[in-house]
Amino acid sequence: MEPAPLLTLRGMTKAYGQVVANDAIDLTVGQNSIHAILGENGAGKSTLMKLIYGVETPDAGEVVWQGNPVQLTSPAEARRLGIGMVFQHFSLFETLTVVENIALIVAGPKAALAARIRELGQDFGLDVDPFAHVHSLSVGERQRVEIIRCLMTEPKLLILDEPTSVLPPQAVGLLFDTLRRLRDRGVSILFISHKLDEIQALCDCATILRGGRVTGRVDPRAHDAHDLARMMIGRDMPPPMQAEPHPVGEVRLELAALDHAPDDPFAVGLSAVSLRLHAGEILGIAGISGNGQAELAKLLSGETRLSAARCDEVRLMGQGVAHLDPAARRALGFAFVPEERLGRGAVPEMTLADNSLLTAHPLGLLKRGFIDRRREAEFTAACIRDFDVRTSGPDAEAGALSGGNLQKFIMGREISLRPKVLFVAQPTWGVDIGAATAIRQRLVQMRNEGVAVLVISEELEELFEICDRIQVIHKGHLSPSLDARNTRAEEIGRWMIGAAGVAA
Ligand SMILES: Nc1ncnc2c1ncn2[C@@H]1O[C@H](COP(=O)(O)OP(=O)(O)OP(=O)(O)O)[C@@H](O)[C@H]1O
Repeated sequence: MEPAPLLTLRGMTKAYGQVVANDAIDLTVGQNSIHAILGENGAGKSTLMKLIYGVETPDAGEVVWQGNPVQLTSPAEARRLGIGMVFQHFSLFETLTVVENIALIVAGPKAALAARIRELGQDFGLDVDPFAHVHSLSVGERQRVEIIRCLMTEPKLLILDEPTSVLPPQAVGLLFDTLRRLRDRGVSILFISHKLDEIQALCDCATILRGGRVTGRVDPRAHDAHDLARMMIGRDMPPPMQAEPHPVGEVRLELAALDHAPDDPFAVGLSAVSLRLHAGEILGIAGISGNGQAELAKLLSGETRLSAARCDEVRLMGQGVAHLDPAARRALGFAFVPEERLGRGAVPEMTLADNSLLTAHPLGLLKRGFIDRRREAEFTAACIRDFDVRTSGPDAEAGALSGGNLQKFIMGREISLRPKVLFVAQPTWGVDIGAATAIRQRLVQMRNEGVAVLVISEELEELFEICDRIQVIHKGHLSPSLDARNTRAEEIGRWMIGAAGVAA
């Protein structure tokens, strides 16, 4: 006799106001299976996972767990049954250490927990210091903590919402080994990803969602990425646009032998970081997360400031700005998209319109100190339209958007500022393939129009697609500039792990 499926959902339905995020969804997850949930931004993937993990309650539908009808009324109940989830937006307390965060949901003395964290880290390639403070960790490292925390509750079903979007290529391989090992030990996995090649490499089953409904159930190994993309977005994919060689203009951003020792003992110091970014080019910063990207981003944005005496270590438009705050840098024509979209890129409790105001107010959204609501709404509506943000409109709260749609909105807002220098960290993190292609094309278009674009990304393919030059950050050092068209991925990979500089 076939073993009963681990989990069966029938007719799961969940609406938020007018939006039916999940519309009568049926889903069966087998034992020892890695099951992909595919769909474009806003298709309803995260909502479905929240229903399974008991974060949200369905309006209708039944859940059968290991042959028994159950009600998933809370995450604690889901965990008790053996369901664990790693969120797309992390749920760690920043002021606590890794082990303190884990102690919040896993019982036991701290020393034992720390030992277990190290052990799981080694077993599954999820290295992290149990005593590091979470605020000092990169997004990639935080994700490792979330996965370890989940594994410590010994789940039978592990839900991973876009787990690879923040991992460097080497770590993706390790994570997949981890997941296969878990499957072989009897854990099934629900895996949300926008990366079709990953789904084909890892998953034995895929359920495709569009507009809150199931539009297909396939074995992803039997279809090519093109097929899957069509099922997902309902049309053919546009081809990627290569950045053709292009004349560059004056230097717009310059870092001159920048040294920085952060106060935080867990943050990565930068040493002798130099780069020059010209008008009309895209420079990419590659590297494994946690090698100084976060510190570099803060020094660029003005969140970290240096003394006036050191102002020339960061130069924008020919002017020393290392001592200036973010607003003063923006006033010179600098715009940026931080890697953390909730909290840094947008305020979740505020409407999209008010989030526009945060950085776009110089575009005439204020009149004599008062908000010009009409222009604010127009600007926001234009971002929504031009960047294909799926939302009810400018009055929607930022926190109610799906992850990818919020990212599209923030990208759109910053691009609409028509900056002279645009700095973007992880431009397509969590964005579906159709929209990711559109965002990359937009960046190339800006470069062609003479904007100086700096991109930090952990996705090498993305950097190769759009960049003119690439520099690699490793342990706070930046490699020399490498020509993206004449450098092989392996060479970048050697710089990423610190093995290239020696020979050079
Ligand atoms: N708390 C909420 N309040 C209002 N609407 C919501 C809420 N959560 C989700 N939605 C809406 O439900 C729909 C489905 O969102 P969901 O986050 O499930 O999509 P997704 O497939 O996970 O997208 P992404 O790939 O961008 O993460 C979207 O239209 C979204 O705006």
